[in-house]
Amino acid sequence: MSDLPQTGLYRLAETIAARRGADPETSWTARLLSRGPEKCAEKFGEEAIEAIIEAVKGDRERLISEAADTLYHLLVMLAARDVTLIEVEHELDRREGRSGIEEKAARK
Ligand SMILES: N=c1c2ncn([C@@H]3O[C@H](COP(=O)(O)OP(=O)(O)OP(=O)(O)O)[C@@H](O)[C@H]3O)c2ncn1[C@@H]1O[C@H](COP(=O)(O)O)[C@@H](O)[C@H]1O
Repeated sequence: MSDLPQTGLYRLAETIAARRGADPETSWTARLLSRGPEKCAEKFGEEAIEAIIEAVKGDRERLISEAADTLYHLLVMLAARDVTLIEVEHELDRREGRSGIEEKAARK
């Protein structure tokens, strides 16, 4: 049992990590990873655009489905560059409590 938080997103990230080197004939994740980080990034971009389209249209069910595709492909893209979900979460933790308005003002 891993000591990572046991949310669905972490379980998915662990499944994706475990698919490295799996058979691309039987695993979609292995197939994507075998095609390299650029392909994974391209696929993430496509899925994000599909989610954007559903958000603009306002179809809730389609948006939920495309958001799930987008999150999956985001995790694959991160795995392709050896970035873990916990590292992204640490970055979010670092930002916690600091408003985006305040952060933007500090950049000027
Ligand atoms: N969450 C997902 C997930 N979301 C989407 N996809 C796949 O992502 C693929 C891309 O979808 P597209 O709409 O782009 O389909 P496409 O056939 O490529 O379309 P075109 O680009 O050809 O138009 C589809 O084949 C989906 O099945 C996913 N494949 C896997 N997972 C998770 O990953 C786990 C491991 O999967 P495998 O690596 O396949 O064992 C699974 O148990 C799931 O939990």
